[in-house]
Amino acid sequence: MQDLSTTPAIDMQNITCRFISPDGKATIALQDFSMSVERGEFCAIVGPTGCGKSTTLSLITGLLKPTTGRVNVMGQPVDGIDPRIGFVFQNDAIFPWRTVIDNVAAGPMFRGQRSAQAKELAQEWLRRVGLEKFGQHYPHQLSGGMRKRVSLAQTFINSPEILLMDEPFSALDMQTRTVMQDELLQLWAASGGSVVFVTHDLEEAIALADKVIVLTARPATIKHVYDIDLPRPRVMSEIRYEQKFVQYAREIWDDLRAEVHIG
Ligand SMILES: Nc1ncnc2c1ncn2[C@@H]1O[C@H](COP(=O)(O)OP(=O)(O)OP(=O)(O)O)[C@@H](O)[C@H]1O
Repeated sequence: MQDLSTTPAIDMQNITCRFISPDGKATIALQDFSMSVERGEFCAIVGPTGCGKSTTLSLITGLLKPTTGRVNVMGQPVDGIDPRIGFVFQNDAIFPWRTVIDNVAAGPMFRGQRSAQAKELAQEWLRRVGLEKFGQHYPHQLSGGMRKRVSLAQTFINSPEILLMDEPFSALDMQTRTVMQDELLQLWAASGGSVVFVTHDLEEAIALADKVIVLTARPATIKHVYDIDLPRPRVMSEIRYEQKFVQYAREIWDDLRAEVHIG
């Protein structure tokens, strides 16, 4: 019998994903696409614009079904929305009309926790992301970096076993971005969950991940998987200057550049 505790967190095998537009035109986003993510692994996906990175995340969430192939999450076929999966996207999924604490408490309350308990837990998460004094603020009163912290608290409060991130920091300025990357790594290290992180920024991918997956131009398939053997804990502002980091960046960019030019 299959041991579910040791199966990969995500296992996608022989996926094809084809979209048919209203005028009947077919777009093949993914073809012969197979990848897996181990439990506790931080996996980054890079590839040319429009190749199928977000489509890959949609397949893992179950929002999209593959045309052929199979997607397993924790050893089981994906079947509808899975509460073990959390998301952080480029645009914050926070309600503008709710206070920060009510935004963070929303997940536990949705799952049936009593308001007082959910708010206590939310306050603890606000403390962890450095926003303990901002619970009664509204999102429009916060900076972009602070709103991103709310998004992280809102997601991690649900203890996701898998975290899907689609260019979560791309709208932030460089300094805020570096701070948020460090915070993400700390939260992830404490959570023990798996992450799939889509980004256009190759250096961000290398600095954060255990494994960088390079996709080909559309229809996307896996071009190469790079294991990133850099020590942890990592400090984002320092890791970029390490010799090994520079070597990875050069090698992977050579691979990616060819696809970007095809795209
Ligand atoms: N629902 C849909 N219907 C039709 N075509 C779609 C749909 N979703 C995605 N596509 C097409 O599939 C291809 C892959 O899209 P996807 O958003 O996955 O790419 P991406 O790599 O995330 O892009 P980007 O780098 O620009 O964020 C694109 O050509 C896109 O137009």
